[in-house]
Amino acid sequence: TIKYSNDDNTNLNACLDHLLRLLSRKDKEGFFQYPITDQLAPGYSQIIIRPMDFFTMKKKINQDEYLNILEFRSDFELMCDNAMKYNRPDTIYWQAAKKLLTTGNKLMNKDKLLNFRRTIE
Ligand SMILES: COc1ccc(C(=O)NC2CCC2)cc1-c1cc(C(C)=O)n2cccnc12
Repeated sequence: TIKYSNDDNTNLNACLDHLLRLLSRKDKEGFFQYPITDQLAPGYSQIIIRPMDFFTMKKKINQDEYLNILEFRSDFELMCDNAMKYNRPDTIYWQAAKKLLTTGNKLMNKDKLLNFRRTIE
């Protein structure tokens, strides 16, 4: 028997994989590739309630946990906001997050996405 996967997810997941690769490539130092441990960042788990990283986002794509690009985008923004909350502005992590967020905003411009969503509805 042929297994028909839910086509929407296939298209959406292909698109999210593409966005993830483009964003992940910007993180050359690997600061956003994996969950941050308290060993790496003292007290991190007390300060950041909802941690997020590219590896977790990749898992969520594979488990069809994103219904649309906006949900993916909010996890990306959460990841950057966490870094700009835990780290001070004069750190390499804060500055890397700021730059990454700019790239993400260009790729996933909110207005464009909302208009796009209107066109396919
Ligand atoms: C997966 O997270 C990481 C992985 C590797 C490194 C790393 O290579 N740090 C070396 C560069 C100067 C020490 C840093 C981090 C890291 C990311 C972050 C973020 C994103 O807040 N962070 C904050 C405090 C201390 N370390 C980190």
